[in-house]
Amino acid sequence: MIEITKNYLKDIWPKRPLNSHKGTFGRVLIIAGNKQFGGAGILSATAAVYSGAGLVTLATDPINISAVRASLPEAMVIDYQNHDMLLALISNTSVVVIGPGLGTDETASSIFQFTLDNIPASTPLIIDGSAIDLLATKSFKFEHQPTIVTPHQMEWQRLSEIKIAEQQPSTNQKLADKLNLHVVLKHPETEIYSNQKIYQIKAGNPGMATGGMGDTLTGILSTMICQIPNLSNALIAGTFLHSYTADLIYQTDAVVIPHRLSHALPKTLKKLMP
Ligand SMILES: NC(=O)C1=CN([C@@H]2O[C@H](COP(=O)(O)OP(=O)(O)OC[C@H]3O[C@@H](n4cnc5c(N)ncnc54)[C@H](OP(=O)(O)O)[C@@H]3O)[C@@H](O)[C@H]2O)[C@@H](O)CC1
Ligand SMILES: Nc1ncnc2c1ncn2[C@@H]1O[C@H](COP(=O)(O)OP(=O)(O)O)[C@@H](O)[C@H]1O
Ligand SMILES: [Mg+2]
Repeated sequence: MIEITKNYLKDIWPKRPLNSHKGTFGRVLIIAGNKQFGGAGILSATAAVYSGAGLVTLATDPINISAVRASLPEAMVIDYQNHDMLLALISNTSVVVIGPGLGTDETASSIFQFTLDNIPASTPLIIDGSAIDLLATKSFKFEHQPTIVTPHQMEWQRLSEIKIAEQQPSTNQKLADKLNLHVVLKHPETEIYSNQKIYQIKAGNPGMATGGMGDTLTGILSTMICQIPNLSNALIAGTFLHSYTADLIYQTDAVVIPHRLSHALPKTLKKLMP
């Protein structure tokens, strides 16, 4: 297990070259947020914008659209059931996130299948939240590469069928390899299983135990994937940035509020980036 501290990442952080424009920093598509869990999509998109993605689009239930415009005007937003628009976006994005607050009903299943059917080969796909539960039902034809899953322990139990008490690194590693997945297994000191290696994030705190914290991580990971060419490094950097920013907030605040974590990202990144 490789322990990840600030020092490990010092040469990995993305740079913002002078000769650049928004396209340089990646197009992120986030498919998230049903009628009940609209906040999850907004939190994920907020984290993508504030961690520095060039262009962020949220595909969500139409009921959420005006809230997205009001709380995150930097993001573009579409109805996730508009197949033509979704297809156009999926075909021309640097990374796709699917699942935060998506739900597991028929609408969610059909959007998940549509995404799996249409995502171009080699576009990174991050599967989180409800979409992990959909994947765990094993009713989807699934062979996309590269795919990243970001489960908490119960979601990993549902997907891997390894009980929480038995989720040991060697067991997790075997399953990650078998399923051909990069796994960000979230808990205190989150572990990342990627390309036959295991990394452990030496940051994070109990102030993070609040709804929406994992949704926020997906947005940060999507940005890092756009900007750091090596996928394992992108996952390590994004997960560390999330927990490290939370640690800075926890020095003064007892609870780390997810959207506040996102708002703190530009300053944390400025400190960490070369
Ligand atoms: N604002 C919004 O819109 C928000 C929307 N959200 C969206 O909601 C959807 C459902 O996601 P979910 O994570 O809330 O529910 P689920 O997958 O059933 O897991 C909970 C069960 O697992 C258990 N458990 C065991 N270990 C655990 C662990 N380490 N971490 C966490 N749980 C653990 C836990 O045990 P218990 O708490 O009962 O002890 C409980 O039985 C998903 O799409 C998500 O994106 C949320 O992000 C919130 C904000
Ligand atoms: N006690 C804790 N210590 C450190 N990190 C924590 C703790 N509790 C939760 N987290 C972090 O918060 C996030 C929770 O993710 P998740 O359960 O998916 O949240 P949600 O689905 O509500 O957005 C993960 O990144 C996890 O590592
Ligand atoms: Mg979650």
